[in-house]
Amino acid sequence: MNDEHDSSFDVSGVAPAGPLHGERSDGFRSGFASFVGRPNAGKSTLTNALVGTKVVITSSKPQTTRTVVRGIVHRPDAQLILVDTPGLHRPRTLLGERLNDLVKNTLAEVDVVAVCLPANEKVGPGDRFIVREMAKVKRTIKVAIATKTDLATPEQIGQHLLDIQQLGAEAGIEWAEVVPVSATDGSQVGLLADLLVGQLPEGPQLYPDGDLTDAPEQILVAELIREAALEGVRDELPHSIAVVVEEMGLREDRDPDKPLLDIYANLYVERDSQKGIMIGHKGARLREVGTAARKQIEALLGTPVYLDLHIKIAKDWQRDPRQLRKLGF
Ligand SMILES: Nc1nc2c(ncn2[C@@H]2O[C@H](COP(=O)(O)OP(=O)(O)OP(=O)(O)O)[C@@H](O)[C@H]2O)c(=O)[nH]1
Repeated sequence: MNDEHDSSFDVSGVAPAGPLHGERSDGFRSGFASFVGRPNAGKSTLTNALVGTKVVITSSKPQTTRTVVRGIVHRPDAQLILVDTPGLHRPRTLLGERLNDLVKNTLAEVDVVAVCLPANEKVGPGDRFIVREMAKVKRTIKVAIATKTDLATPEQIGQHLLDIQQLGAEAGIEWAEVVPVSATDGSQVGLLADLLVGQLPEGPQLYPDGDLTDAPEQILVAELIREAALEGVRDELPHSIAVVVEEMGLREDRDPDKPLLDIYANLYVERDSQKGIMIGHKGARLREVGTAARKQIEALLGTPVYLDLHIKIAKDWQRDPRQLRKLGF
């Protein structure tokens, strides 16, 4: 780990490992969707079914108001990024101002919010709560998903869809789509992907093609580093830091019983003064951040990690405020 005196910010150099990749907008669509719903509604299973492979999920990760990427659906015509909205899973913890902030900050920054309502259960107070919260966010497109249809009879599903319509009407929501799916048997999952993609704006590819699990892993690793870096300096550097994992791979020529994962990451701040804060006296703070982040990453991935962390200044990093804001930058 060391500090690098590089104050330039070359977007082309950053793009392959993070957002801003690609400049096309030839009818290509891209954007963000978030699944909400009460616990056990089927959000994770549906995310995995849409992404087509199991993605890493950090249950141990402390919740923040920032979005965490759960999975990316890559298609020739679109890229759908599924993000988490921390909090709405657990209505009880979401009272008062904090609730309003969370809802405003996260749901307002995605393109589509989809509520998962299990078809084998009646709509209940928890669902009503969540739908009312969704209704407060005006701009975002709202979709309702009847999940777990394999566990319900056709009659139940029919009634459930009517209940969902009514639930929307009570809250003043006009559902852009109401879609029954089963993530377990795959029924209508493809249709759901089409309908969600259809709601996205035209825009460039935001993440590189490639391994569906690697991209979220790198993003999660970047998130962990960012969290560690913000520890204790949140007030001074609230939204001014971003982390991009440039490269991540197992070190070659290692004893297979003793793997080591090399991670090369850049931490971007906006100003010299912030760089000073990040580095700390004789680099002490940067070392602490590196150690804390490394432990978190090791716990997440289950492999010893070598973390090479550089601090860079990126004066003009808000080149695409809409996308950067959405990503929590
Ligand atoms: N039969 C059936 N079971 C499902 C389906 N989707 C999810 N489940 C099951 O329902 C349970 C909850 O699913 P999750 O995807 O973990 O639900 P979640 O909404 O992410 O839950 P939280 O993480 O608690 O918010 C699990 O046991 C899943 O296997 C489905 O389409 N059909």
